[in-house]
Amino acid sequence: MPLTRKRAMTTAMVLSQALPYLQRFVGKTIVVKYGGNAMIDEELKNSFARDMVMLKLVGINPIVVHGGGPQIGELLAKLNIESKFVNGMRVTTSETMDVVEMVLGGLVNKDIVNLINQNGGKAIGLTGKDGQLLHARKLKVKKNTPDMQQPEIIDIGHVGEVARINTQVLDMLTRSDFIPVIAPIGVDEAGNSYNINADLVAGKVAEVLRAEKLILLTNIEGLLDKEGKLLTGLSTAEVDALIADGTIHGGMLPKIRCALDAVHAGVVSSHIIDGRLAHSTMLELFTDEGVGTLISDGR
Ligand SMILES: Nc1ncnc2c1ncn2[C@@H]1O[C@H](COP(=O)(O)OP(=O)(O)O)[C@@H](O)[C@H]1O
Ligand SMILES: CC(=O)N[C@@H](CCC(=O)OP(=O)(O)O)C(=O)O
Repeated sequence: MPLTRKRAMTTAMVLSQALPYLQRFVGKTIVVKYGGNAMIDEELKNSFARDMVMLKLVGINPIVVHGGGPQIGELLAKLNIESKFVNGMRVTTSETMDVVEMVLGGLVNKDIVNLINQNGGKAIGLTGKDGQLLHARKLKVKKNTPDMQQPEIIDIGHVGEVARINTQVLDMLTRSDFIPVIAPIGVDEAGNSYNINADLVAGKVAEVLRAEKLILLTNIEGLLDKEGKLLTGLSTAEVDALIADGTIHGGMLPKIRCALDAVHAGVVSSHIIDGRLAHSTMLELFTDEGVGTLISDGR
């Protein structure tokens, strides 16, 4: 069916709007964190994969870091293992770690790799063990106690934080036409595996690569204020105030922290956007309006 004149004009305008952004982002690295809550159905996952293929094709370097919390939870439930969280981090016993590695490094990682490849891209799946990409150390979790001078440290098992990133393999892939797809599993000097929150990994990858953008795809429109209205752009000082008054809580806390750390460390901007919206990465990158919440250092 031919385009109507009105529809043709709108389409042409949107396509043409992309030009300055394409010019600005070509040759740059964009780290995209794809959260497990945004992997809702095949169509949505497919639209994400198409976006990554298109970015690479036009000369932008997407690096995908994925989560998979709900998917880990599903397999644990089938195995009759309870999911427990402390400060948003999964309590990870040796048994749970095996499941985490199976789901993140296996099922979820290969699903995304496959979808990118099906859409004409060349994806390479990596865990932090491949090419010794993610060096981890055990995460020390502080329990909130009345005496905050001496917070109690609690052991939540094989949960890690990023100690160091070996960018060699990423540099190699970025120079080629491969799209790296990273599962957030780290390893220490002794070869032990660690389960790392995917937001933390994406933030650190963006920092070490001095990425142009860190895009966090989640299951909400972006950062919301007390009345539930979307905050489209805010500075680091404004974020601090929202944390202090409790507007930002739960799973949004680590997300905001790594978005802030990334911009402090030189990433030009961090974005929290709605992964439930098809092609939200493209809308963020290539339209004047953008989508979701922008966090930058300078505003
Ligand atoms: N101020 C806020 N604005 C938006 N979401 C918030 C806010 N405070 C807490 N949240 C919660 O944070 C959640 C996103 O974090 P999380 O569930 O960990 O996402 P993901 O699984 O994508 O990493 C939202 O669904 C929402 O329930
Ligand atoms: C330590 C820790 O909590 N790790 C996460 C890793 C996956 C993740 O971060 O997934 P989402 O981004 O989909 O939430 C977990 O086990 O669920």
